[in-house]
Amino acid sequence: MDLKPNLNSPVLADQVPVKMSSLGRSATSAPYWASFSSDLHLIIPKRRTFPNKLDDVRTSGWLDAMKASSPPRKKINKDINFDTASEEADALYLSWLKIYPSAISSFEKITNYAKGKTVALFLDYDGTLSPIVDNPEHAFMSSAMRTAVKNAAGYFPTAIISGRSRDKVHGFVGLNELYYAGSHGMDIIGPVKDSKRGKEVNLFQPASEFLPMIDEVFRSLIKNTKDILGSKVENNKFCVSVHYRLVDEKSWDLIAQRVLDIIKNYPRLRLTYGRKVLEIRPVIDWNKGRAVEFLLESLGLNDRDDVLPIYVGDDRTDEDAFKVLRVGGKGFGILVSSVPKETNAYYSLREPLEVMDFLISLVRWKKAEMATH
Ligand SMILES: O=P(O)(O)OC[C@H]1O[C@H](O[C@H]2O[C@H](CO)[C@@H](O)[C@H](O)[C@H]2O)[C@H](O)[C@@H](O)[C@@H]1O
Repeated sequence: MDLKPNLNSPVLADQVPVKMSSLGRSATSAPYWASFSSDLHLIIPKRRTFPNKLDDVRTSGWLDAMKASSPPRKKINKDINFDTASEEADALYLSWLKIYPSAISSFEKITNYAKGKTVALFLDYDGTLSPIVDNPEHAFMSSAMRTAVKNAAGYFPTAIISGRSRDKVHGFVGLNELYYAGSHGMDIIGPVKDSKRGKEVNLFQPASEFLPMIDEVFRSLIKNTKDILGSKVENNKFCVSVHYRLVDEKSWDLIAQRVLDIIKNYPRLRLTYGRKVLEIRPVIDWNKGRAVEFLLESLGLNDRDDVLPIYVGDDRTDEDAFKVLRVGGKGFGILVSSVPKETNAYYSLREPLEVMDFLISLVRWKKAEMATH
């Protein structure tokens, strides 16, 4: 099937202010907050308004945002009874599950809804198909997970949507029968097909003009962070990641300040953050949500009552896709998280192993459904 882009250019004009709406809370996310029931006593910190990229890191809250960017590791403190703290965390998680039920315990409900529909699967990579590890180069997917994804792709149109470069995520996943969207959806390719003219590929790169700029920033970031022990700069083609997972917390403000010092010279780039990572991206109206819309449209699956898109992801950047599905009433998101989080997803899964179970169950259900028809 051909990818047929039928969308206006997402590249914003030079002077357009940095778009913060996709990062801060927006009006569209209000309905699910409204669904919080008062008797749950569930307090999830509201998403912080994202600091302006030129603000000082200490005053703007960058440091707080960086600290909050991944579930905290459990610390044993002599003043705190560890068992009690962990029981409290479990109780909080159980309360949160009432709002974002497990996609495994709600499986029957999900498949009842999916009956007779084409399920389209969108899967994030890091933290969804592979566990979060210290070294980004070692984020391997298990062979069991690969088999689960491969089997799922045999029954459902399936796409991987990642912040990584498309080549890198393709290398990790290693399956040709999928669609891949790298660089947070800014680099989309359909499956490699055999045609009369040989191998045919379909490519969509809405930020291609930013390539030289991103390359330049990547090199400056390498140079300017090399003295910060544990830091790692990753070139994701249309965006750059600056990892601080292995950097001593005392140097987090330093690394953020170095990044801000560089991107202040690039008004057409913006800074966002993920799990212990700062990400530099072009200021364009494009994200994982737009990539989902693009793929659905390209596949002829958009705006159809007989299609159910499901997006599984763990990161802030996946929220754009959850929101597209929720707001459009098109389908639903599943957040992978072992701690309560504010989200636009409808369901949750605790960890990649549960994602694998969910995919296996989905295939089993589809086979049974096909056998009865
Ligand atoms: O959209 P994703 O596929 O989830 O990619 C988001 C970022 O994932 C990677 O970083 C994260 O995973 C690493 C490996 O587990 C971990 O070390 C790091 O702390 C996480 O932030 C990837 O390296 C980034 O480039 C992606 O943007």
